[in-house]
Amino acid sequence: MTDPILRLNGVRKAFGGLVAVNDVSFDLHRGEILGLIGPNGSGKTTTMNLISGAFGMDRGTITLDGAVISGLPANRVARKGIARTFQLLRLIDDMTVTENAAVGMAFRPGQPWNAELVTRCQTYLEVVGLADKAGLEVSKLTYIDQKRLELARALAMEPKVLLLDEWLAGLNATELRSGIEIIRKVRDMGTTIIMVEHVMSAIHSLCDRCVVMNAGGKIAEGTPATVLTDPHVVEAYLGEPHHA
Ligand SMILES: Nc1ncnc2c1ncn2[C@@H]1O[C@H](COP(=O)(O)OP(=O)(O)OP(=O)(O)O)[C@@H](O)[C@H]1O
Repeated sequence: MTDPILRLNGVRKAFGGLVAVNDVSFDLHRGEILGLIGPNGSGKTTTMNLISGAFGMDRGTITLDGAVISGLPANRVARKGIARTFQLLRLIDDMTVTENAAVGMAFRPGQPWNAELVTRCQTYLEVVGLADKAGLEVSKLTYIDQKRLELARALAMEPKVLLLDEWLAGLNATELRSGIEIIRKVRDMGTTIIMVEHVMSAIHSLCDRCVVMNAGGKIAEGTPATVLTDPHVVEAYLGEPHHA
């Protein structure tokens, strides 16, 4: 097997007395979709924040393609090839769809606002199904279209690793099917993905592997079919004692 594209080794983050992420280690393999799942408050979003450099960690290391990225600020991590979407969408309402898609790129040193950048954004707007709305103001978009745009903005950074934080949350059944197809397409284009998700049908149909967290720790790792029938995982989701 090739070296992992991303490796978390003994990662820990506490907020005061609360250990949100406790000695978590896992590998992300090139080209896979990894589901990061677990009950509410188990540390998934914090783990994503540690990977993206939004938070500094207390202990452990994270490497991207063998190079240590932990300790770098978020903008440097992004430049090294990790892009993300946010649970609460971060779009600029009075700018157009294209301008929003370009925002992550346009503020990079040495990146002019030019035709190449606009073309690149157009490519990713097509991937997410928004190409025909490129000139619209964001405030005119429906919720699903805003989600599509948030993804296009991350894709325009042409990341090696894409972090999706509950990107499918709040979609109706039709939108969910379309959202799943978009994620599959992004993976098929060569992007490796970690997705935090509560929508189990999406986990089953998209994820090659899952890492399951509970109370800050990793409690299971494996295929969706394996981990979702693991009694410890079922217990963690139900919050009931395990009698095996
Ligand atoms: N900035 C912060 N300051 C203090 N505590 C925090 C902070 N961020 C997260 N926490 C706490 O850390 C724990 C893990 O939170 P986190 O958001 O990572 O969980 P999660 O698994 O993503 O949950 P959810 O599925 O509800 O989004 C929770 O107890 C949360 O209250």
